[in-house]
This record gives sequence, structure tokens and C-alpha cells, in this order.
Amino acid sequence: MNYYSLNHKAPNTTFKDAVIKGLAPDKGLYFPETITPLPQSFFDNIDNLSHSEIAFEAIKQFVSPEIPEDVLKTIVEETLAFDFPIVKLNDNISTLELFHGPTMAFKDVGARFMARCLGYFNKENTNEVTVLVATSGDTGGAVANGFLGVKGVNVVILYPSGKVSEIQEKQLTTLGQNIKALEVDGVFDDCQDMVKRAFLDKELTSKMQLTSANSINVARWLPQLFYFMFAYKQLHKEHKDIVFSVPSGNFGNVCAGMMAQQLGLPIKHFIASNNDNNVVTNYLQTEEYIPKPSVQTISNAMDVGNPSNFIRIQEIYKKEFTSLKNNLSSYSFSDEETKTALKEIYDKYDYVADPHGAVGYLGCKAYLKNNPNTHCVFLETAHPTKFLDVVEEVIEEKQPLPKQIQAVIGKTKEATKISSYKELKNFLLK
Ligand SMILES: Cc1ncc(COP(=O)(O)O)c(C=O)c1O
Ligand SMILES: N[C@@H](CCOP(=O)(O)O)C(=O)O
Repeated sequence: MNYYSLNHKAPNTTFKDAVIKGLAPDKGLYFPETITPLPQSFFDNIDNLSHSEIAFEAIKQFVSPEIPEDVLKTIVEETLAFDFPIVKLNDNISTLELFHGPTMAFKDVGARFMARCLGYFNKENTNEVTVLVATSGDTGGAVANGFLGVKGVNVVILYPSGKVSEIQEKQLTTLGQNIKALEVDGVFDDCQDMVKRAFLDKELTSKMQLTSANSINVARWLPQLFYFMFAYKQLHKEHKDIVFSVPSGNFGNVCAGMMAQQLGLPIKHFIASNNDNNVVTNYLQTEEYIPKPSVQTISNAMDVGNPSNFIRIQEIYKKEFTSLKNNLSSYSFSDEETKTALKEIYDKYDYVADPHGAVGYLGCKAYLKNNPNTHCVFLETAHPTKFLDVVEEVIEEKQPLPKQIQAVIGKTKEATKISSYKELKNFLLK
């Protein structure tokens, strides 16, 4: 598959090149030249396919011919070494748990997939690659874990100081080896801007091969489309009109769901559920896209003021506002509403959600008011114990720590503080 830049000022390129570069030379995000729907027989037979078989068929066209089929099979099998269960709350609402991976966040799948693709490409490549990542909480930990010890790859993670949870910070600052953390005096958007600026810095790019492991990178972003297929497999016999409520920040996940739909997955509608960072909610109301500085919330991984994947969503809908609006609704919820939802989910359904999932649940409830005959699946994008202080305070109960969280809790943080792009550049050149 070849990819083009959404800024249309760079040459089209291969999957391999798009993964190694991350961002196109004209600063545009890469997008696949074609999307060929899967045959109807794939969906008719989905009950008989394993997660790895579904993922292999779904991603094949996007990575071939650079990744041979036998290698791709191994990559998806290793990537998907954990479960993706649906938990039903009532006849209209289910949740898809995406937190059973090593860092208990949905980012584990994309990070593990991309690490393996890069590892494969690096076998032939003697040059070292530096992976730059901006994180508002979860991407950093997942990438640190996914890339730990991958030969020829150095990872540098930028995170906003004081704006990630304690456990998220441990996950991204304690692994050592080829993983380095930079604690940025700023918000997530400052981290993301610095990363994008580094890609345009000729002095840097002439000295090192930089790539991104944010959803900017097609190998991090596209595997997220698997989730929607896994949910469909578990629900389609019981429910016809399936709607997904996706807690959204950088909009990579909901955009990946739209790619699954482009492949033919029968999804009735998407809901982008936001916290107070509501640029897209506002856009759908006003048709004006106005990025703004992010504000801090209890669903911190969604604190994004200028979502980088919005441009990919516009590409899917050919910038036609009405067709986007027919397929996507968006609601925004305050921290108080999120806390009330966490409590409600616990009291009514005996289920402990995390703050991001709770925002997704609120999105389902808002949509179902006018669409009562649909089934809404909200994505549980992280495990509740990653946000212990909020969750335990709201449900007034101690939570047992899963082994993945216990493994990092006593470790010592190692991070370098920076407050400007110049400091990032000096760090990289060191
Ligand atoms: C727990 C959690 N929920 C939701 C999101 C938002 O996902 P996206 O950036 O793909 O919109 C993130 C971060 O990306 C996250 O870590
Ligand atoms: N919410 C993210 C922000 C970065 O998103 P990405 O999908 O583009 O990596 C995080 O947790 O870091």
C-alpha cells in the first residue's frame, strides 16, 4: 500500500517509509491511497475467526507488500496476546474492555504492532531510529513497554509535568534501557507541537532518523481498527444497530473505527465523547474548527486542544460536513458529570469504570435518548486503577491493584525536565 500526505506537498510513499518517517516531509499525516472493503464472506464468517485472523485480514492491504504475510501473521499474534471482552451493562449499553494489555491502556495494541513492524524493517537497516512520542498519559507507557529493548530503536517520551496520573508517570519513566522520559513544563499540546517541530528541523533530521509512535504514525494508528471488529464479533448476533461511543482526545481511535467502517464493518454511528476539551463537539455544532489550549481534567489522557487526527476524519468524509455529521455525534462532559457517571455505573451495574470510560458511558446515554433502538458500546480505554485517586474517592471503595500496576508502583522515576524546544533539541543531539 502506498500512502499520501494530507498536506499534498510530499511524494507518495510505501508503508515502510511511512512508518520509518512517521510524518511526511511536508508535515502532513500519511493516509492510505486506497481502502478496499473486505468481502461480505469475511463478515459472514467472522464468528469462526480468531482475533488474530480478523486482524490479519483487516490490516493486510495496508502493510503489504513490505511486510510478508507470514511475518504479518506472527506480528498480529504477538500483538494480540490478551483479551478484549465485552461486558454488558443493560440491553442498550455494553463496554468493550481495551485494558487487558501490559500497560492496561488501549494503546498497547498499536504500540506493540508498530514496535514489531519497526523491528522487522530495522533488520535490514543499520541506522538507529529515534522514536519521539508526546503523551497526555497512556501512549507514553504503552510505547515504553512495547519498544523496550527493541534493537536499533531509541525512544524519547515527552509528557506534561503534573498532568498525568502517578501510575501513568511510573509506567513511562521507570523502564530505563532504550527509553528516556522528558518532563515538559507545559500541556500535552506543547509536547505534541515540539515533536512535530523536531520533524521539520533539518539540523536534527540530517543527523538522526526520527519517527513518531503517536497515532500520527500509520503503524500505531491503523491497528486500532481491530477493536471495532472484535466488538462486532461479540455482539452482532444479538444487536443489529451497533453504535460506538469513543472517549476521544487526539481522535485516532474514533478515526480508526471509521476505517473499520470503510472496510465494510456494519457500524451504525460513532459518538466522540469528550471532556471539557471540546473542539470537535463545537465543530459539529458550528461547522467551525477552532483549536484551543487544552484544559486539565480527571480524564487527563483526553486533554487535547488540537486533535491531530481530525484531518484524517475530514479526509474519510471528503470534507463533507453533512456526511460526517450523519455518521458522528459528539458530546462534551464536565468532571462533575464524569464523577457522577462513575458512581452511577458502580451503583447500578456493579462495574468499576475509569474516568475516560465514564465519559464514553455518558456519550452513550446522550445518544440513546433520541435513538433508543440502538445498542451503544463505550470503549473502556484504560483500567480504573490507573486513576486510583479519582476512582476510589468516587466509589468510596479500595481497589485491588492488578499485577501490571503492582509491577511499576515501587519503581524510581527517571525524567529530564525541559521547558523549550531548544532543550529538546539539545537533548536529542547529545
Ligand atoms: C485512556 C484513554 N482514553 C481515551 C484516549 C483518547 O484516544 P484518542 O487520542 O485516540 O482519541 C486516550 C489517549 O489517547 C487514552 O489514553
Ligand atoms: N491520549 C494520548 C495522547 C496521544 O494520543 P495518540 O493516540 O496520538 O498517541 C495519550 O494517552 O498519550
